[in-house]
Amino acid sequence: MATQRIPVILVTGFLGSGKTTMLNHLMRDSADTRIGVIVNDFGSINIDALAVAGQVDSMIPIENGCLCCAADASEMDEMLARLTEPELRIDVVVIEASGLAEPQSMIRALLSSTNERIVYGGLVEVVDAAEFGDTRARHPELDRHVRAADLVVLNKTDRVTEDERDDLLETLQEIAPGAPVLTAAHGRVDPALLFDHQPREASEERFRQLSFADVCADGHEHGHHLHAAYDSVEFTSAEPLHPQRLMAFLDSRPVGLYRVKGFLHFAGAGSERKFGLHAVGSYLRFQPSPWEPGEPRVTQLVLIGTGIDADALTKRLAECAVTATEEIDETHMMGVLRYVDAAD
Ligand SMILES: Nc1nc2c(ncn2[C@@H]2O[C@H](COP(=O)(O)OP(=O)(O)OP(=O)(O)O)[C@@H](O)[C@H]2O)c(=O)[nH]1
Repeated sequence: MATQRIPVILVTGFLGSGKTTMLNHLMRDSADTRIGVIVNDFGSINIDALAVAGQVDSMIPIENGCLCCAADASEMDEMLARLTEPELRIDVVVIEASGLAEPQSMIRALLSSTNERIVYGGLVEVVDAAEFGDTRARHPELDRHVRAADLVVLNKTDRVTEDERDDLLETLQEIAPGAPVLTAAHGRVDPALLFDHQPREASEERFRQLSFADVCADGHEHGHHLHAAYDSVEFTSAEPLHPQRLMAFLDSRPVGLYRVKGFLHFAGAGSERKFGLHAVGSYLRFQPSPWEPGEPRVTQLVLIGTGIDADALTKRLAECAVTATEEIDETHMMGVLRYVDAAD
């Protein structure tokens, strides 16, 4: 029955723009709404799935790569079928696409889904206010992504001045005249703007459904994806890392290394906590959190960039492991702690 359909919202946005942050916020702020999440991450260590795990009703991480590369919609259909089982009583499904995904092909896959329990709920494009100019210069495709969006979230406004923010709003209006743009810091978007709880019958009307023609008119071709030009390297180490050597690595990361994310296991004073790492362009942040009981203390990183030398990066990271004779104390952690937010 059409009125019972579950809206499926796509969240896209360039690497590190704040999609996971927004999703975590939405889940925290929507206690009475059951949100099903599909995370489509880049690289087989599913960092985003780990970051949001525990806060969702049902989680089906997509291992190994990009939803938009699926030869047909069957893989997504299968996941949607599992998430929309009536007994799960999911109110809304959110698909967080990899930062490198092409929104048009994801919309097309959703619209061609044979699942009668779902309805396409719109595309939310998250834009990084601080990096937008640079990213756009390097990736003109971003304009197309912004135009495809039902809602643009101009995130990280805390990192720009009011004037810069106003200029960005103007630029976004030039790119996509009339597009609704929300400004946000730390992904704090009112969940009510994205989905309604009950009754679904009423809320459904508010979701705009793109037509197939809209989507196909774009002329998207496989192989021209944003991520075709990117490489990703995964690094895992059971040996704890020396915090100063890791900082030296991060301070001198190659220009093409656009994004580093994951979890770190430091030696010595830092070993009691797990340090989440997010680096985007020149931006760097660590987010400490307790290790779960029984959680293996390992470092897991994904590095994404253009023209990066995987062997050289892996070698340099391996050299960050602490040696048997080294003693690590609090002072060695100071470089890391400078990049931890006060709230953490
Ligand atoms: N200052 C600031 N930092 C933010 C904001 N939103 C997110 N961040 C930080 O930016 C980094 C990247 O955020 P994520 O939510 O992981 O971004 P993402 O789009 O999911 O990243 P990918 O999965 O790589 O595409 C993290 O360190 C966040 O804490 C914001 O509004 N302001």
